[in-house]
Amino acid sequence: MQGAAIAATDLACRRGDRLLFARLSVALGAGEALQVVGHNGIGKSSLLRILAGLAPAYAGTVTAEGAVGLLDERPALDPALPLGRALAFWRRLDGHDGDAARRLGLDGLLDVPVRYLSTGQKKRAAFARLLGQAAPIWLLDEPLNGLDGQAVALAEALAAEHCARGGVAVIASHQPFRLPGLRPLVLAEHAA
Ligand SMILES: Nc1ncnc2c1ncn2[C@@H]1O[C@H](COP(=O)(O)OP(=O)(O)OP(=O)(O)O)[C@@H](O)[C@H]1O
Repeated sequence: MQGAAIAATDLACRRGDRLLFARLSVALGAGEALQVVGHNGIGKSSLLRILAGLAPAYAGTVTAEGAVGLLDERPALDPALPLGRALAFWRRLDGHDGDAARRLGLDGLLDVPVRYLSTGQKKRAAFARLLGQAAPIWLLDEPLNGLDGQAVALAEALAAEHCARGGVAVIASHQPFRLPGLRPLVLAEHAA
């Protein structure tokens, strides 16, 4: 994952008729991680979607070296399919084998349709998909929501392993996220 990086320069975000934040510049290189913090509605998810290239910036630029993997409340797993087949769909496209489902403790749930999974199980499944994607840049939107204590520790360990391999992580979370070297980005300091 050498060379993974993401940078935003002079970014501004407008939603509807409201300017949420402006003059936001940040740069992350290989192995670095950022926790975006701020109150409900300040624009954390919006920032991650702009970084992912899924929403336009009102001003400024984003440059990324390496593919982006976004984990949010909407895992791209077909709700009608059993979890094993939903993950296999992506495994074929991503071209990675690996044991992501086992790592996430999902082995006993592979026959269960995605729509029947609990909140925490869906989040674990989203992490399994993220691991399979092997993207150097992780954008994690509330990654700990719905996870029990053991799964929180696992999510933190996965992020630490990702950064230790030279990956980059941007984490939007209201909860503390234990990750060595994690820097804060206080969105209120960029409020427009
Ligand atoms: N497509 C949209 N059109 C108009 N307004 C939007 C759109 N998407 C989000 N917003 C508004 O933008 C603001 C920021 O939303 P966002 O989801 O980025 O906040 P957040 O900081 O992630 O909040 P939370 O902590 O509750 O998850 C909110 O007021 C929201 O209603």
